[in-house]
Amino acid sequence: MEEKVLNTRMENLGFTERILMEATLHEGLYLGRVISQSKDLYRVAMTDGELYAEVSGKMRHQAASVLEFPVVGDYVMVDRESDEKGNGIIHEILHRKSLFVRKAAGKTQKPQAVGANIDTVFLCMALNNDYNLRRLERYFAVALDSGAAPVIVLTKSDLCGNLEEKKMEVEKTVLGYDVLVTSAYVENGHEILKPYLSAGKTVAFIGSSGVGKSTLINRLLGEEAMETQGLRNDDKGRHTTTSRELFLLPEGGAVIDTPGMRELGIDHANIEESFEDISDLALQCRFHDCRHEKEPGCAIKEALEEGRLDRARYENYLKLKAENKYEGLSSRQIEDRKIKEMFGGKKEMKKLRKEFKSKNR
Ligand SMILES: Nc1nc2c(ncn2[C@@H]2O[C@H](COP(=O)(O)OP(=O)(O)OP(=O)(O)O)[C@@H](O)[C@H]2O)c(=O)[nH]1
Ligand SMILES: [Zn+2]
Repeated sequence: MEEKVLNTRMENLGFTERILMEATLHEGLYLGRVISQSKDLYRVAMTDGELYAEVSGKMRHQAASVLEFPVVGDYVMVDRESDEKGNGIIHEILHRKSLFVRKAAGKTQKPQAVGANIDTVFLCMALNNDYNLRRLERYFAVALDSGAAPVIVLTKSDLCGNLEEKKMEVEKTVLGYDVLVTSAYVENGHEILKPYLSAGKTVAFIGSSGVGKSTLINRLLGEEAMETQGLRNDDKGRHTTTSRELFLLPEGGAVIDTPGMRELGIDHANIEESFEDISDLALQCRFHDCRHEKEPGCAIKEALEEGRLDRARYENYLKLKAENKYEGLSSRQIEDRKIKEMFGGKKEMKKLRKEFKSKNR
């Protein structure tokens, strides 16, 4: 009986055979999974409980980028002999199956990893005024680039009159990927997500604020689990996520819900892949360097004219491509870059300033 419980927890944490195998390469260390992070301190779930841990000095010094530090969802190898502060020490991050990266808010604008080893990412969009195919295309591109499989979840179907029409539009936008429709006001509306949730699998929810992600997650967790899994009831009577960001579901599987997952930037999106129809068309243009403007034999122009390619979709594609040129830059830096493109760089500016000064002496 004991052993069964242990196995279920291991499975639930996603300790699959592949992970266990890789873990054996690090003798003397214990396998764990990062379930939350605050600054330099990681909360790690082990087979027999949880502990707090910091990264080893070696990892800290050798990391060439922030992406080489642990992130929620990572499998890590931990030395349980605590350091002087009573924390374990993370020595290794096991090979990541997938990694979500977003551009950070704030001054540095360094990329920031928000979740690792996610199998399925639920791209949530509400069927009321949140509904926006162009935004969905963005999320879809980010998801594809992470290595996780995107599944579109259209929420609040109770607020939508032309459900079939919208569902079909979405299906056309994400050709070949699953599109689910749900509502919190339909009994067991969350059941439709269950096929993607099973022991050893990890899912994440992405989507604008207010589309109903928390509602869905809470339904999946169930009332009982909610109280024991780091969700507290604050004085407003609302369930609020505290430090924990990876939840184990009572029926198996794990859910990652981090603030960072909520508003992913587009910078690492695989635009060509999510607009495969457009890339395919471009291959049929007469000139291989066709700019799809006035060139004869342009397959894209033709498709637009014949209505085979949706103009709004094409325009969004162009917009995303243009944004990608400024990948990872803050809006301030983008402005600077644009100015530089128009007026030249620092040297030119200096020269201009000098000329201006000498003229106005
Ligand atoms: N009509 C309707 N309202 C819903 C549905 N699901 C959630 N809501 C409501 O929408 C509001 C926002 O839901 P949340 O689950 O907090 O949304 P969220 O996506 O988690 O939002 P953030 O936490 O801000 O990212 C709440 O008032 C919910 O009661 C639904 O299927 N239909
Ligand atoms: Zn062309």
